Parts: sequence; C-alpha cells; structure tokens
Amino acid sequence: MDTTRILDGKALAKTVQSRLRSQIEAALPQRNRPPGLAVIRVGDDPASAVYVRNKERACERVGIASFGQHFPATATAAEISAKIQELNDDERVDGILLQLPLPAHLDAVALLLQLDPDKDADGLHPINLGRLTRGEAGLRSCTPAGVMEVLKAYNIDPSGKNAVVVGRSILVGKPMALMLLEANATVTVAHSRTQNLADVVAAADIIVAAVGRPEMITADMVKPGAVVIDVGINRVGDGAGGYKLVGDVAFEEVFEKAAWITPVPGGIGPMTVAMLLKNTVEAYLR
Ligand SMILES: Nc1nc(=O)c2c([nH]1)NC[C@@H]1CN(c3ccc(C(=O)N[C@@H](CCC(=O)O)C(=O)O)cc3)C=[N+]21
Repeated sequence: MDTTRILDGKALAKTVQSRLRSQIEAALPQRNRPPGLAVIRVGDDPASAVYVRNKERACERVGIASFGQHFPATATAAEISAKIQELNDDERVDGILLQLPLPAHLDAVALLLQLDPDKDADGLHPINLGRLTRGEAGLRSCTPAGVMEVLKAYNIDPSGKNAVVVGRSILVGKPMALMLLEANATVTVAHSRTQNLADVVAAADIIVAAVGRPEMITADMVKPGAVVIDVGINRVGDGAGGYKLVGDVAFEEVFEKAAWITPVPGGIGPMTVAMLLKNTVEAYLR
C-alpha cells in the first residue's frame, strides 16, 4: 500500500514526547522535581484500561511521575472529591485526569468542577472549555488538540476550509469544532439527528469522525481529496474469537479517496496521550 497519505500519529507522538523529555531535562535543575500527572480511575471500563496503560508507559518515557488512584466502581462521590482535593493541594502534581466514563451513580460534571483548572490536564473543566470558547490561553482537551497537532505537522491549514465534525461530545466533538473555528475553518457539527448526513460529510474538505460507531464513514460519503481524521477507537470481533480495533471510518475504501487519512490504531489515540503529557508539562513549566 502507498502509505504516503497516512497521517502517522504514532510517529508524531514519539516526536512530541522527545521534545517534552528535553524540556523536562532543561527545567529539572531549577525545579528539583519532575512533573507529576495523577489519574483518578473509577471502575473497570475496558477502553480506559488501555488508555491508562499507554499513558503510564509514556509518562515513564518522558520523565513524568505518575500519581493517582484506582477506585472500585462502588466508590462514593465523597471519596472521589476527597482525592481531588488532595491532588489539587499536592505540590508534586501538575496535572490531574479524571478518567471517563464514570459509573452511573457519579456526576462527572460536579466532580470535574472540583479540579483546580490549572491542573486540569484533560482540559475538561468548565473554566478551560470557557477559555477555549473565548480563544484565551488555557489547557486544551487532549484529543482535539492532538488532531490540531497532526494537521499542523503535515502543513494542513484548515483556514477557509469546510470542516465537518461528526459527533458532539464534550470530550471531543464540541472542543474540536471550537479549535477548528479558532483555526479559521468553516465548521459544521453533525450528529445523530443530522438529516442527510452523507450530503453534509460529502461537502467537507476536512472530516473529523468522533461518534464511536465502527466504520460508519464510508467512501461514498467522502469528497475526493478530503482530509479524514478518525477519532473512533472501537473494538469489534475479528471473526476468530478475538477482537480488533477499528475506527469510525471504513479505512480501506476511504483511503482510496482521501488525500490524507489517520489510521486506527496508530493515529489520534497516541496523539491524545502525547497531548495529555504536553498539558502536564505546560502546567509544570508555568
Ligand atoms: N478523561 C478522559 N480523557 C480521555 O482522553 C479518555 C478518557 N477519559 N477515558 C477513556 C478514553 C479512551 N482514550 C484513549 C486514548 C488513547 C488510546 C490509544 O493510545 N490507542 C492506541 C492503541 C490502542 C490499543 O493498542 O489497544 C491507538 O489508537 O493506536 C486509547 C484510548 C482516552 N480517553
């Protein structure tokens, strides 16, 4: 396969990580401690397990200390709150991530609100979402920030382009739309109630698929020469009793039409981890 049109998030994530490593090494003599990232995890969501593992490995590689706690699914809001307060006050901790989704009895919005906004490594605190909306500096949501970093690295300028974001989650779709708007794209947000989704997507110069539905973006929906960013990470059966990861884009067929496309795995997933580390280092250096 001609791979020159693949946006290699995995390779770019490595580049970002070595840059972070140098920044940390340069700052260590003055700071006397490494940056610290704390992950609060509640219960056992399988997608979260992969994420936490990749994140911890990456932290080790760049020299970020890992903190945090894994609570059972039965943990109470008071227990999580107490942990958040403790980490807010812990001088060794620069970034805090509250792993989502939380078990149904916990209110994610109420808990996110308790994070110190300047330790909000995931950029999900309302203050940081507000800063993004206003175009002010602040910690940015990792997955959409990873998408913007990929576009920049490959000299794909969204300015004046039609960008269609499929999905409107607070984790990806909404901040993604704001970041593309900040980069002067003409942004459309499509979602499950969108009529004529195929027509909306077909008008896009840049497509960001973030719905969590395996291979829902098919070649017939894609304008020739479009840039296709696949944020979906779905586990599907591989027909042999195991599973494989597929994105929200039917990769093989869309590859033939797209100018550029991100693979799954090896695309935006590793960039999400890299941006989490970048936010932590930014908070540390501030
Ligand atoms: N507060 C919060 N923020 C998140 O950003 C967040 C979250 N909660 N909860 C869980 C999801 C999931 N997520 C992933 C990120 C990277 C990979 C990743 O690195 N994937 C690799 C490899 C996957 C594999 O090998 O299984 C890839 O796509 O190449 C996976 C999953 C972040 N999430």
